[in-house]
Amino acid sequence: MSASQPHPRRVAVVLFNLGGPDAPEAVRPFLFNLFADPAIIRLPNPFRFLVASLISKRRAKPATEIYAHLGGKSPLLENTQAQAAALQERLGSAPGSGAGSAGLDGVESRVFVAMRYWHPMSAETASQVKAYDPDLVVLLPLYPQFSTTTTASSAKAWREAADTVGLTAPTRLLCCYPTEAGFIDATADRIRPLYTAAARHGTPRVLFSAHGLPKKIVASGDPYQWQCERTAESIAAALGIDDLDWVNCYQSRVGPMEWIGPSTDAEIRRAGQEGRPILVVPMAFVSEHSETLVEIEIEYRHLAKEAGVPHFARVPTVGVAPPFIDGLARLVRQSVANDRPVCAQYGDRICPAHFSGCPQGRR
Ligand SMILES: C=CC1=C(C)c2cc3[nH]c(cc4nc(cc5[nH]c(cc1n2)c(C)c5CCC(=O)O)C(CCC(=O)O)=C4C)c(C)c3C=C
Ligand SMILES: [Fe+2]
Ligand SMILES: [Fe+2]
Repeated sequence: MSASQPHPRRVAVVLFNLGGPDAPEAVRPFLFNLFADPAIIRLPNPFRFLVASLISKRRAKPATEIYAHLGGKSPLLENTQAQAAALQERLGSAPGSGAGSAGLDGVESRVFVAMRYWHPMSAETASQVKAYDPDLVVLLPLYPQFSTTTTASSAKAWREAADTVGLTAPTRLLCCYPTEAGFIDATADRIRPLYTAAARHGTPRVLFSAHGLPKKIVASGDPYQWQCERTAESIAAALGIDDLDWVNCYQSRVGPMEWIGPSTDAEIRRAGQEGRPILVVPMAFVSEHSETLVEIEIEYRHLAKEAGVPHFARVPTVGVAPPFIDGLARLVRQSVANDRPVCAQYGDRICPAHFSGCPQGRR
């Protein structure tokens, strides 16, 4: 808050995530919500709604098969709620109750979850936040790297929902944290024991695998790929392994458009040809869901076997690892303490996300 504004007494922290179907019947409407988002399908209506109807109908069957491996639903909400509880514990709910230095001094806080494409969506969460009556709202995406398709889309949906319910408290968005120390250390901690095991089968190659994006979106200024590259470099450096062999790659391609590469499956095949053990590190996801538990654990493991990869390991996501949650708590504390419209990750320097309109700052 600036000198002219009182220090906040009650802060609502809203965790953004994508959301996932909570039952087989929810798969198609979840997909419709995703493809009807103008940040994903960049067409005017009524064409976008038409396309969303067609694609969600076509994609529903393979997607339902994916979620069938997970008991017919996505575990993303439970995992996000566990992260919300861990962050709440770290921040403390009452003034002075936070764990150690991560607490919000003299400030009461409550952590909420808002999903973009399935429940609880922004409208539901914004009503709960309004009832809590905070004097500051901090929006914290569970996407370390900024993309117009994720963080910006969630921020826009939030703003619309907040306006609809008349939530007028000042709001700050933590745009991105691709190289935040807690996130990087927690990921490196997850990799180390699996790297040691893989090294018994040859010199491992680490595949830093992120959700892909259509090339057109990156060409129009989305900083996601650039930030993913910074994340991979930072984790590789934190591992401190001499001559570490690593590569950046992209998974989860959908539809006929050209996507950024190299693709994770191409990298798995290359490792097979070269007889190299691999570790797949999901560096743009911070909890487990279909893309990690099915695409990496089942589909890529199978592909690796077929391709002749001598050893395959999926590195778990950071989840509620204390260094990661501490890092999130630090970001929230900085945001509460500092009302300038600067970037969570880059401080006073301009964040690359600002080139594509990172909506960091106050409303
Ligand atoms: C054109 C389509 C898509 C873009 C662009 C896209 C970007 C994007 N998505 C995530 C994170 C997640 N996506 C998840 C599932 C998912 N994503 C798409 C499509 C696009 N995503 C679809 C169709 C689906 C559903 C599953 C499927 O049909 O394959 C998920 C998992 C949800 C869950 O299982 O709970 C996440 C997480 C990021 C980070 C991103 C761009 C940066
Ligand atoms: Fe996606
Ligand atoms: Fe930013």
